[in-house]
Amino acid sequence: MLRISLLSFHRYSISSHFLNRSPKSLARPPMAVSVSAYTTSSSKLLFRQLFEKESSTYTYLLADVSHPDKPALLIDPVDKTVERDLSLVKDLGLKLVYAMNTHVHADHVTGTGLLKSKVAGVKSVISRASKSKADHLIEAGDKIYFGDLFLEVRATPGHTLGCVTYVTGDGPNQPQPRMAFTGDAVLIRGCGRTDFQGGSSDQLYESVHSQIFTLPKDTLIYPAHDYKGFTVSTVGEEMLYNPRLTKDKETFEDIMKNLKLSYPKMIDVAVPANMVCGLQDLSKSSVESVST
Ligand SMILES: N[C@@H](CCC(=O)N[C@@H](CSS)C(=O)NCC(=O)O)C(=O)O
Ligand SMILES: [Fe+2]
Repeated sequence: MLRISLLSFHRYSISSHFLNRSPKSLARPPMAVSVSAYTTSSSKLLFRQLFEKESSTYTYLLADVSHPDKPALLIDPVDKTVERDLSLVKDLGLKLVYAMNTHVHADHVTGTGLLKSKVAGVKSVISRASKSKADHLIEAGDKIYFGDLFLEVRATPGHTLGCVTYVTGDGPNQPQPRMAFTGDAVLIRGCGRTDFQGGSSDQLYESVHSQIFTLPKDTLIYPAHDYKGFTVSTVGEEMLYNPRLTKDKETFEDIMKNLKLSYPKMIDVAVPANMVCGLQDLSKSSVESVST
């Protein structure tokens, strides 16, 4: 069950709308109500796509710049580019509140731990299903608020067991078209491999078709990697042109079995580090909340 009590004195919140979870978390939580004191009728998303070239990883910066605090979050930060990302956050006058991962990466060390050590108050976020340590362990249906904007969590396992896709909110003052941060579930004209970390091509196919390809066709797709020079796609475009995911499931599974990709160079270092936020020796006291 998602614990929200530790967030009670923060203005940024994660809530759940699942009926089988704590009634306290059914609605937008109390601290989110306190945010409404600052609510404007036109929340404005600031968005930046950043690239780390050694691992071909995209990091995304999002902020609500209509909010007086300009609360911001980073999705899939890389340890090597933390200084660049923080300098951008500073230049833009943002307050970084969340450092989030779509999954336990195998090809690079996440920047979440470093960000936590450099900026007071930053909370790390990853899925509970990843079995990793972080301040907030999120599940399908959770909403991650930053100011008046939010990301909705969709479970998209298959590349790894704990993969999630973060989708911008649907509702008044939320950005249109919607944006889906798919991690390695959907890459532009491709998808994440399924040959390690609890990967399953059957599960990936189901995840993409039920959780991503059901979004409005103009939803923008922002993946965690690109190896071909692409930056953005849409749900409609991938439903038409993705050379793997447009096939039937059997053909897809066959394609995935025969990718013949080499093992990621960093995997033996990256996975153990990423299971603890990118900090190998993360002390117990620096983990505020590891819900079970
Ligand atoms: N050569 C790189 C690893 C490349 C790789 O395996 N990428 C992953 C995403 S990172 S876990 C992947 O799923 N690729 C799918 C594809 O079709 O390329 C390295 O050594 O790090
Ligand atoms: Fe990955």
